[in-house]
Order: sequence, then C-alpha cells, then structure tokens
Amino acid sequence: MGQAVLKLTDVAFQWHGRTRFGLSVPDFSVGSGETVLLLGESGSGKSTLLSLICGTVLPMSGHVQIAGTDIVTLSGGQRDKFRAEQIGVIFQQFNLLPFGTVADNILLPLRFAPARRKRVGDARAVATELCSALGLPDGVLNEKATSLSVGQQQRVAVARALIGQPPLIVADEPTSALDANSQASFLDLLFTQASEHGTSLVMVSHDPRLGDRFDRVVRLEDIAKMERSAA
Ligand SMILES: Nc1ncnc2c1ncn2[C@@H]1O[C@H](COP(=O)(O)OP(=O)(O)OP(=O)(O)O)[C@@H](O)[C@H]1O
Repeated sequence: MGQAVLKLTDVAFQWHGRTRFGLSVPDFSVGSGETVLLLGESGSGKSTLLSLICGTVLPMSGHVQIAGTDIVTLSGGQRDKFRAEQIGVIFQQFNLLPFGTVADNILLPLRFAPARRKRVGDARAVATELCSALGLPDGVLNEKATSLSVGQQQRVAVARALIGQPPLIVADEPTSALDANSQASFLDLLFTQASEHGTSLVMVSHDPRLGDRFDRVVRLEDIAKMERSAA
C-alpha cells in the first residue's frame, strides 16, 4: 500500500433517530492508488461510513484524515471546499442537477475547488475527453443530463467525480441500477480511469462478486463495531 490517502483513527459516531445507531472504526486506511470494495449487509452502516469519510457528518470523537488533513478540525465551510478539492463522489442515485446540461454537471465540483480547477486547465476540453473515454456520444455536453439513459447518467456522474483528478473517489452502490453487462462495462471504465490517474477508490456494495476487481475487499464488520439500541 502506498502512502495513506484516507485514514480513520478511533472514530466514533452515532445517529439519533427512532433507533440509535452507533458506528466505531478504530483504524482503517486506504493507500494511494488503492481500490477497496466495502461490503456489508443492508443497514450495517456503509453509507454512514462514506458520509464520515466525505465529512458530511462529523464523528463525536476520532480523526478522519484525507491526504494528510484531519477534516474533523476544519470548519463547515472549509470542509465543503476541502471535499470539492479532494474527493470525487458518486452517489447511488447519481444526484445530477436535473435542470443542468451534462457540462454543468461535470464541471460542478470545479466551481468550489480552485486548485482542482487549475489542475484541469481547459475544463470544457477535459470534460469532452472524459465523456469520450467513458463512451458517451459526441455533443453530449450540451444535452440536458436528465434526458440521458440511466447508464449514460451514471457515466456523467463518473466524469464529474474524475474531473481534476481528486486523490480519492468514493462511490456508494454506483452499479445498483444496472444490469450485469452494463455493470461490468461501467466498472471497466471506472477502473481504467482511476488507474490512469492514480486515484484511490472506496466503493460500497452488497455484491461480493465484484471483489475480484479490487485490490482489497473489506467487510464492514471487520473494521467497525456497530451498536443499535432503542432511542
Ligand atoms: N440520517 C439518519 N438519521 C438517523 N438514522 C440514520 C440516518 N441515516 C442512517 N441512519 C441509520 O443508520 C443505520 C445504518 O444506515 P446506513 O444507511 O449507513 O446503512 P447501509 O449499510 O448503507 O445500508 P444500505 O445498504 O441499505 O444502503 C441504519 O440503522 C439507519 O437507520
């Protein structure tokens, strides 16, 4: 494993909903360029862990280091900017801007991330290259994102995560809406792009069959302790 891009140390978090759910992670690291598949049952806390990694929720204690910075020490605004600079995120539902074009969607993270934008140079040209590498049709940048097929929208979400080469990509069940063939070609594209740019990848899934493609397969219960109780 190269130098850690992601390192969680002594992290403890709790949701206070109708039932209380606690997640603690003593020690979990992902190296530079490493690809990790995170498996776990439904409701086991996989998305919660990704939210902690992205800094959209904060632990009650512990440290979440990304590229050497402990995001727990940052203010809310600093954390939003840091996330835009350092992490490409692919959600289960892709979360594309419904009224935006494909270009608006792909270029979105650069708006909040000056260093990432600078790395890109000619952003529109890079977005065009990414679309072509991801098998999207010519001229797609001007299409409305929601006019595309589900598989195409998924590729737009990947282009948005990859643009400007963030050191870490976090993906929450990105293939759940695809059939087996589309799933395989989607993962081929994601892996080719990530490895070309030395990007680390943490992907959550229910499906252990995807494991062969990854450097490491981690079961959530092997790195975390979960507790559930009545509120
Ligand atoms: N915003 C929230 N408020 C309160 N409780 C929450 C919240 N989000 C998740 N939880 C609780 O945290 C637990 C873990 O949920 P989480 O979504 O992290 O699991 P998961 O492994 O990603 O599940 P799935 O595979 O079904 O997406 C669940 O018991 C859930 O009810």
